[in-house]
Amino acid sequence: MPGNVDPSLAPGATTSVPDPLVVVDQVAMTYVVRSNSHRGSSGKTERNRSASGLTTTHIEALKPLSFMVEHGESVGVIGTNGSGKSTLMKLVTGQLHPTGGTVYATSRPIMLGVNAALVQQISGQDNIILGCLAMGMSRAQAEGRRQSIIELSGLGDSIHLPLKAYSSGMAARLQFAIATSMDPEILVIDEALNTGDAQFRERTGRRISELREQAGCVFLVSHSLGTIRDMCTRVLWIERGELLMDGDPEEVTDRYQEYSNHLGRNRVKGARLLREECQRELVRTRFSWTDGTGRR
Ligand SMILES: Nc1ncnc2c1ncn2[C@@H]1O[C@H](COP(=O)(O)OP(=O)(O)OP(=O)(O)O)[C@@H](O)[C@H]1O
Repeated sequence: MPGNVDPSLAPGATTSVPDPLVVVDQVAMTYVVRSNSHRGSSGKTERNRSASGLTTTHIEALKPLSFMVEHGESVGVIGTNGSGKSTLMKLVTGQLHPTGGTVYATSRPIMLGVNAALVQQISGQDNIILGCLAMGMSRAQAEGRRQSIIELSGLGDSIHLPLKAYSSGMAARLQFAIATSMDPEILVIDEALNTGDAQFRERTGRRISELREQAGCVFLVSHSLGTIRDMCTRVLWIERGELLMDGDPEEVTDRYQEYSNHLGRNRVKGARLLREECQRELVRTRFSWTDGTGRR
């Protein structure tokens, strides 16, 4: 279980929703980066220079935010580049520890992305076993899944070649097939839909639909508003590390499109006013815990 994700979501927690799978409670993330850069502070970053000449930069990637996701929801996550979407997903899956707040999940959330690590020197089929073990399967479970992963990858006899002989598209197919072999209850998809060629995209699209049907809930991070509208029942809009909207896909993507249009036409004031309007309108989630653990 990832360190910051508490699987024991308390049954005694007071919520207005009956079947929560993920609770993000006042979660915040500030990265600390040390470098010998001499540039000054700006925006959401703060820099301090030490006696050794090293500069410490604090990047506030996410301000405290809270939400809850219940069984059956497909949650889209949108926002401009660098707004904090991937950071939020890494916090949900436990790849990162938040600098504030806590993520609670009823089971281990699995990230389906294009960046699962593969080992270059060993064959595709040995990578399947390693990948499955790394995702928490037993050796027997990994062996049991091997054939279906080979079939989904569509790599044929190339599965016996070492990874270093694969093209990047072939490696991406294998990564996708390994990553989707889990049938997780809580699934996080980070832009994985754009992997591979047209034929493989069709196959991945089908597999993702299957996974969405089986999963308890799905998070989907994408810059494609069409994909978000087609696949999601709810959308979170994160901008400059802040949750700006949480609601109906049409409504949130329309507002986001309006914001992007302002930015695209360099209408900085229009974009700022829209952000401020969303901040005022957002109904912020607050949790009160009544299970005696002292959590609030
Ligand atoms: N490992 C890291 N170390 C330091 N800063 C980071 C790190 N990862 C992300 N950041 C910073 O955190 C902020 C949010 O980044 P994040 O990757 O979460 O954004 P994003 O919304 O997923 O962006 P994109 O749409 O471009 O993928 C950015 O300012 C980024 O520079």
